[in-house]
Amino acid sequence: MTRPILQIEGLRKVFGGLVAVNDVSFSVAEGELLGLIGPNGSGKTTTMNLISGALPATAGTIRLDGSPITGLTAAAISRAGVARTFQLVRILPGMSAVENVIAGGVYSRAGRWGPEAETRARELLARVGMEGRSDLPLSAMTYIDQKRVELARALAADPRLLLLDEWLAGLNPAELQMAISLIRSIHAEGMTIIMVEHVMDAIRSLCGRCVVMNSGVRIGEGATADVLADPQVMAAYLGED
Ligand SMILES: Nc1ncnc2c1ncn2[C@@H]1O[C@H](COP(=O)(O)OP(=O)(O)OP(=O)(O)O)[C@@H](O)[C@H]1O
Repeated sequence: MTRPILQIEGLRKVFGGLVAVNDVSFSVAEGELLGLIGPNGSGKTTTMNLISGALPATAGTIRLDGSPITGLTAAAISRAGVARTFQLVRILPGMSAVENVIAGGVYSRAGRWGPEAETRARELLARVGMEGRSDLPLSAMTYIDQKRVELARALAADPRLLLLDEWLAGLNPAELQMAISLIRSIHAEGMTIIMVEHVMDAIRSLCGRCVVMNSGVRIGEGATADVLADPQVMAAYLGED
């Protein structure tokens, strides 16, 4: 592996009596697009929440570019270079697209303010296909456009690592193709990405490598084609022992 930007070792999260993430370890190389897959309830979103600092880990270490980020606040982790989208769109409906994206840049590594932040927000909205629509309120937008804004908002933080949590969920086939192309192009520009996704066509076409979770445990890791052909992985998806 080329230089790892993210190193996760022995990561664990316990909710009461439930071990949602059970001593999980994996690394992500700089510039990689890694798929984090597994059946419902396997601990993928919780892992993303631990990486982004939305939840504190019970045990384990997460290093970003060699420095531990475990125990930092979500804002500090964002400033360190980790940005995310959420499974359910979390933009602010009363605000315009550009205002939402400016808000996403508040904790950016560059720390942009005022006109500079607005210029950057408009550039990013154009980048995700929202040129000419930056001033519309979110409430007037379609679901796919809200997703585009959410992606632009995450990019406004100038991430070194972008976490996409089921960003493709709920899209129709044409929107899905557009969204896959957009992720591919952002990755091609050098962004390191972890994507949690149930859309397997997207995983196959975008991710060189996957980590597979089941019941909180990492049950597979490797080249996407190999992982998806692994009988243990298929059995996990089918809910078999
Ligand atoms: N805040 C919480 N409090 C208690 N239990 C939780 C919490 N968050 C997640 N869990 C539980 O942890 C387990 C893993 O959930 P998680 O959302 O990480 O799975 P997932 O793989 O992302 O699932 P999906 O693909 O359905 O989104 C589940 O049993 C879930 O109910």
